[in-house]
Amino acid sequence: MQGIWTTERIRAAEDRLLAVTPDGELMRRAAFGLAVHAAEMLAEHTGSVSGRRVTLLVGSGNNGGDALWAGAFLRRRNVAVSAILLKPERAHAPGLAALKRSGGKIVSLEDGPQWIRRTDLVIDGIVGISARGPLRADAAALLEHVSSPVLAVDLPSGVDPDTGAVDGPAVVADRTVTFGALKPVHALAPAFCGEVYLVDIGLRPELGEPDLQRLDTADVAAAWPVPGPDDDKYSQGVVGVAAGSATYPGAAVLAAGAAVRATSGLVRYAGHAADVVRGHWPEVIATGSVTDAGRVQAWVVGPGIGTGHEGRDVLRFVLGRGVPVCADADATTIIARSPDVLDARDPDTPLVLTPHAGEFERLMGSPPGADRVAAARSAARKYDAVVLLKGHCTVVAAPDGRALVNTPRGSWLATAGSGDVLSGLVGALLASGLDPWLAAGAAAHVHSIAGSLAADGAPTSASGILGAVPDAIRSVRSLAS
Ligand SMILES: NC(=O)C1=CN([C@@H]2O[C@H](COP(=O)(O)OP(=O)(O)OC[C@H]3O[C@@H](n4cnc5c(N)ncnc54)[C@H](O)[C@@H]3O)[C@@H](O)[C@H]2O)[C@@H](O)CC1
Ligand SMILES: Nc1ncnc2c1ncn2[C@@H]1O[C@H](COP(=O)(O)OP(=O)(O)O)[C@@H](O)[C@H]1O
Ligand SMILES: [K+]
Repeated sequence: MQGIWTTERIRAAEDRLLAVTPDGELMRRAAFGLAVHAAEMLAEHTGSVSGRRVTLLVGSGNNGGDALWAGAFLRRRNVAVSAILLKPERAHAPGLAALKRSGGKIVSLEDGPQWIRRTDLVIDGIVGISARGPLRADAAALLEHVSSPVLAVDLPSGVDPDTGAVDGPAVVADRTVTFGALKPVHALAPAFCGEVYLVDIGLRPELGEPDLQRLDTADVAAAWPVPGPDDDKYSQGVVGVAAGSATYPGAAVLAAGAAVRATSGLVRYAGHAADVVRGHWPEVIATGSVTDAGRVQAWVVGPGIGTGHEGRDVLRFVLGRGVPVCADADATTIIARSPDVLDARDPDTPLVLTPHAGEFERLMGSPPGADRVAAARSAARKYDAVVLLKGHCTVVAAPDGRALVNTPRGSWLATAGSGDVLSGLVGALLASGLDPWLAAGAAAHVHSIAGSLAADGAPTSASGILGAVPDAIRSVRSLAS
């Protein structure tokens, strides 16, 4: 697991560390790491370091201080460094002195645009973890002139450090170098952060338990069910899929197919698309109704079942079976409109809800808003369920407060039916007996890898994602071994 800490926790940890560290030492560690990355980016983009031009955008806090010190380090490698001070009177004084001593140039705000346009690399030290609100106008105006690669100090300015939300102009970085620990912005705003690198400044022992987590490949590989010598088709957990309808059989094919591809046990299907499902997946045992589906260890319910009385009855039935349930799509809408269906649920049986933003609004009465982690947590508490909030970054929260984020590699998953594939994956992992929070997180992880493998730079489809599930599992398992 990768730990992620909110800025409040980071600041408290930094205060403890600062109290036992010589003055300026932490910033120098941060800035040295930053300078190493800046030099690497110059070499990557221009073929050399010496003689190249770097422009620093310097705000009034320590984030600007990091940039100024990094500029001084880069001067030692004969880089031409210029600094644009957004508030000259409040620029970090020791950093500014160091840059001046090293031969760096201070450029006025008015002259800034022409320097930015001629530079080989921009270093964004406008604002860091103390950012409040959208970028101020003077900083935003400078960004319009950027065409070189951008290295963000700690985080891309203009993006909220704790939620990753963007409400106005913001830096779009090619690389972000952060210090001490990952912050929520790094997991929740990948399109603004670019590649994220963590520089160790000795903060880890001061941090305590993380506020948020991200699964490592190794976590997912360890969680993914692998049959042992004593396993048979039943012992690995039988998945039941109640999805699709005569009009919408596709959802059934996709959800059942994902369950087939995710683990090697047995998949049952119940619903009006039994013939179509059998036609696609001869290995699935398909029946017309959940009442005669036979025993399963987890149910996936909802995709394409409709929101009428029949869908309600199906949902009520599976919730009453005493096995984990992944309620997706129409099932979340039914729960939102008729919360009494949840009376059928034995409170001890795990429930995973997988809303997208629209379904979330139905469940909670308001959209997720800027703080998607807090939103998922409150829904998890309200429904006493694991809530997987879909979107570019998928957030998974448990009723006990645990939360994880899946950071995608691109947006290829945004294709019709992709969510049906995800619910099949979640169901398969629930049936294998995995903790429901981990099951949802591991499913989202493999789903997004399958999406990028299937797309490989060009549009894909839900069927494409489904087809790439085995490769995604294989890649997770091989990377972790
Ligand atoms: N405290 C420490 O021990 C360390 C801090 N470090 C750096 O220090 C940063 C935090 O520094 P600070 O707490 O001084 O604050 P920041 O540098 O994050 O920003 C605060 C300043 O930015 C201005 N500001 C706030 N919101 C703005 C907006 N939306 N647009 C434009 N300007 C805005 C404020 O007026 C304030 O002066 C970290 O992000 C990191 O880069 C690193 O040097 C590592 C060590
Ligand atoms: N912009 C995006 N980037 C990455 N993933 C996305 C994006 N938009 C949606 N997704 C993912 O695609 C899937 C879409 O699911 P869903 O909204 O249920 O669609 P459908 O009902 O068509 O299957 C979810 O896993 C979601 O997290
Ligand atoms: K920054």
